[in-house]
Amino acid sequence: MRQAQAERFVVGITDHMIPPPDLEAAVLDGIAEVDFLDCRREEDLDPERLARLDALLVWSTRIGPATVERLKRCRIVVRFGVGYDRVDVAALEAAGIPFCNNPDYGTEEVADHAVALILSLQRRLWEHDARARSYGATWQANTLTPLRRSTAATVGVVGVGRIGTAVVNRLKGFGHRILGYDPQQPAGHEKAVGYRRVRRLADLLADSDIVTFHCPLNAETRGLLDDRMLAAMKPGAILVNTARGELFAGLDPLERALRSGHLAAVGTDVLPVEPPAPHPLLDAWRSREAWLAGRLVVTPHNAFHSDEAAIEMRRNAAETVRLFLEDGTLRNRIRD
Ligand SMILES: NC(=O)c1ccc[n+]([C@@H]2O[C@H](COP(=O)([O-])OP(=O)(O)OC[C@H]3O[C@@H](n4cnc5c(N)ncnc54)[C@H](O)[C@@H]3O)[C@@H](O)[C@H]2O)c1
Ligand SMILES: O=C(O)[C@H](O)COP(=O)(O)O
Repeated sequence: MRQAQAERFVVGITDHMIPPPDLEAAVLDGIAEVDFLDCRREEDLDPERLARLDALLVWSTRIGPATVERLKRCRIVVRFGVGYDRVDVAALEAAGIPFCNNPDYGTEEVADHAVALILSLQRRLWEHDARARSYGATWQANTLTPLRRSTAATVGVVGVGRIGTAVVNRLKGFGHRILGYDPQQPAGHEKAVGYRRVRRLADLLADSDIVTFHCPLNAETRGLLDDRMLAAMKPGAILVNTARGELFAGLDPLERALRSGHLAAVGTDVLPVEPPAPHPLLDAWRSREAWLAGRLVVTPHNAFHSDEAAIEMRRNAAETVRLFLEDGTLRNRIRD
């Protein structure tokens, strides 16, 4: 009986940050077999293999209407990550397939990463490391550029959800004045978490020395950071983005804001195109052009990563599938 049940379901995994998918297979053991599709490009997904899946776990592969149509018997799609901007949730809904994300695996890691970017740019660690490397008689004098005390800085948090809240909790210890903009959080959230609520994003931008982004990428936030928004930021401000690269309206506005000196520095874990396409800003960063020295820090979309978070991510996502296949429980469902 047990064996018969074991062969009942087939769970596909599009691709993976850490193959082989043995952890997922262990979580699903006794209920489903795992079919590792090992495919990052949506157009390369094999229609025949898609057609026999009862459930699909997704990492980086885009899931658009053509794929949804090929999920002939699939009953649930689950994303390993938090952000689901590459999944067409509306198309899944129209096909009657529920979609769930995985919100509780790397919150602390991303918050640490954002705060690490904030502190390193505020203390100009990268710039001073470069200067100190060329030490001579003026070794310390070289690094005595003006720095502002943390307690003097106002930090604006855009999106005060799980990660934004974890960032606020960390920043409180540094004595910053903290502003938050999140139109979807209920009244009183600011009091419970400990930030000052701002009703208009423009007001937060105008009043913050440091702005850190933790909102999802959606129709409202795509391309949010254009020339106009960047101009609305305080002159000499620091911008940090650990959310999504497509919040930037491309890299041109960012380059203009950095070249003009309007923005002091940018720290980002995400880029509009990943892996990055050639761009003059990234060329200047890679070749360490003097005007940009220490003012642009880029990490390769690894803010979420720790060994612990990777295991949680994989286990939680597979458990979401298991729960559903076992008794129809839907956890972390996202609706369009
Ligand atoms: N770099 C990484 O490794 C990494 C890892 C995990 C998540 N992320 C990104 O971080 C985002 C946030 O993650 P989370 O776990 O905090 O999600 P969350 O859903 O808990 O919080 C997002 C918050 O943003 C708010 N929001 C929605 N639209 C907004 C808008 N237009 N302006 C301001 N706020 C808005 C929501 O109300 C919510 O409170 C994810 O959507 C994902 O894109 C990145
Ligand atoms: O949203 C997330 O959980 C992380 O950013 C990792 O997912 P990604 O593949 O969408 O970047």
